[in-house]
Amino acid sequence: MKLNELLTYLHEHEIVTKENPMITSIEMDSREIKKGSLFICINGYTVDGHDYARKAQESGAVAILAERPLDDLQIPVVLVKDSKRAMAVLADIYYGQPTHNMHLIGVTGTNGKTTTTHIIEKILNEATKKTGLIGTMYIKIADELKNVKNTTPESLTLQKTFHEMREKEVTHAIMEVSSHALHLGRIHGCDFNVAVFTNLTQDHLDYHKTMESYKYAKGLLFAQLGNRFDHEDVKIAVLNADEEASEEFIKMTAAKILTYGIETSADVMAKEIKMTSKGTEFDLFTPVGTKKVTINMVGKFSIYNVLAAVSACLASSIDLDTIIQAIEVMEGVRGRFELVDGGQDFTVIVDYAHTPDSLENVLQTIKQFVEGKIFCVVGCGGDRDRTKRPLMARIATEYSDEPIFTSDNPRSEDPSMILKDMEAGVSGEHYHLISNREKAIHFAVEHAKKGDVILIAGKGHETYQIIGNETFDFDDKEIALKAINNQNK
Ligand SMILES: CC(=O)N[C@H]1[C@@H](OP(=O)(O)OP(=O)(O)OC[C@H]2O[C@@H](n3ccc(=O)[nH]c3=O)[C@H](O)[C@@H]2O)O[C@H](CO)[C@@H](O)[C@@H]1O[C@H](C)C(=O)N[C@@H](C)C(=O)N[C@H](CCC(=O)O)C(=O)O
Ligand SMILES: Nc1ncnc2c1ncn2[C@@H]1O[C@H](COP(=O)(O)OP(=O)(O)OP(=O)(O)O)[C@@H](O)[C@H]1O
Ligand SMILES: N[C@H](CCC[C@H](N)C(=O)O)C(=O)O
Ligand SMILES: [Mg+2]
Repeated sequence: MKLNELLTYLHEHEIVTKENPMITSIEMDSREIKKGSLFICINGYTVDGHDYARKAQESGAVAILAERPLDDLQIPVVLVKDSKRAMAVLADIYYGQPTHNMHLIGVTGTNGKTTTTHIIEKILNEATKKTGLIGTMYIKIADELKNVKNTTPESLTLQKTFHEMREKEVTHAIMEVSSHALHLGRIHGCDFNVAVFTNLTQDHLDYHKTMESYKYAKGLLFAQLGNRFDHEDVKIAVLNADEEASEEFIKMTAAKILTYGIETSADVMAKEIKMTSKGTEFDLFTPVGTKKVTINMVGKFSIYNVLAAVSACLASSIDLDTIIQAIEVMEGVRGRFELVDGGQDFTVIVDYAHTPDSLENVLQTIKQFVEGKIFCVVGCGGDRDRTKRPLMARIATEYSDEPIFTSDNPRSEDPSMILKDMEAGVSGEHYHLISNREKAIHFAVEHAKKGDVILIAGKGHETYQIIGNETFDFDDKEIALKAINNQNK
């Protein structure tokens, strides 16, 4: 595509020369530049992309998009007010507006996004739809997996991914939409058909500062869900009726509303819930019929995720029988309430609970079936919301018998200072402090007896521990199995 053709889509820009090169790729990272690239300069949190414009030119860039004039460049420079906003427009156009031709489902909320997107994927696959998935664990295009750095990548990667999905004949894409992505405009250009809300509880206050602005960021997904009434392309907001914020999201969107819930009357509901340690049975009420279902996942929070996924799929015209077939065989998601079985006579669970609410939910669920003591190995991430640390520690001491505070990706922070923040929430309580996570897991396994449950919280599917600038291999499940095997010797 020629530069000028691309620029016709930018409402406000200035161009410094009359050259009109052919653009063969768009990049925001100078290290990715190829001959023919347009380089977009982003002023980031760590460095300023404008400082890499020269390097981009040397690597073969044929044009630059920037927010300020740049000296000593021989290639055309397009000036815009906001290069991130411009990037979203150009990415969408360059990749042929891929989301206009696919069914796109976005899932937002503090907890349950990864789980809910995977349940939706399972149902859509059961309905023989070819799917793509974007989220915390990976980008998945049919069966092919790619590593990701962010839960919701920036607009350029997003549109490129959707384009690739289209090329591989994906018809249905499901994505997690983080509050950061909403606030930073990463999803500008994404034409969602269905937007799903799981819940809103405390997290990420380092970034959003207040719960009000965190909620506002989540609401943007619904505000951006189209604003016209097209009977052939009805947009649907799937909202949790048991969450207060849903009332506000209803006001923020012109889309059709489909609600789900357990407590408050809703379109899709679970009633007569019966739980065991291995699964859950309930009556599923929907606008197209009522069925008794049994799922392999446990905990009230899992029912919410299933209800959200069922509603999203009903909103996507999937029939109820297919939906039920899929949810009844679904085994859960890696690192989410995942049982670790090394032949031991106590239960070990690896779970991604890294917020106060998720930790409380998971521990409450364990309390319903534990026969002995609960051990809870938990830490809090460095360079993340500090205010959740004492709350998570408090919850661990409240619901478990042997809380073991440890490290979870301390990043640039001193692990002992993170532990101090946790301890501030639990003065006078009984707990253990074992900063080394491997030792903490071993300690729990060595002390657990028949009928006890060990919850290893916070890292779920993660296979690393970030300490300082270094990333070390670390897998909670693997370490737990090693510890169990040691005990068996
Ligand atoms: C705070 C934040 O969102 N940061 C994101 C941001 O990084 P940044 O602003 O530091 O980027 P930077 O390093 O300053 O670079 C600025 C520009 O210079 C360019 N550059 C840089 C170096 C170079 O040699 N050449 C070059 O061209 C970069 O490509 C970039 O365009 O842009 C990066 C590229 O898109 C993101 O990966 C990065 O996310 C970081 C890793 C992050 O931790 N983000 C978290 C806060 C986040 O977004 N989390 C949410 C929610 C998670 C959840 O709850 O599930 C998420 O969606 O992941
Ligand atoms: N609906 C829910 N409500 C509360 N807690 C939940 C819910 N679903 C899952 N959890 C808990 O939250 C943890 C994370 O779940 P999941 O990975 O699905 O959430 P997420 O929203 O994708 O998180 P992230 O923002 O880190 O990507 C789970 O391991 C579980 O402990
Ligand atoms: N998406 C979340 C994941 C947290 C996982 C936990 N293990 C940590 O590192 O804090 C975040 O970046 O806040
Ligand atoms: Mg996630």
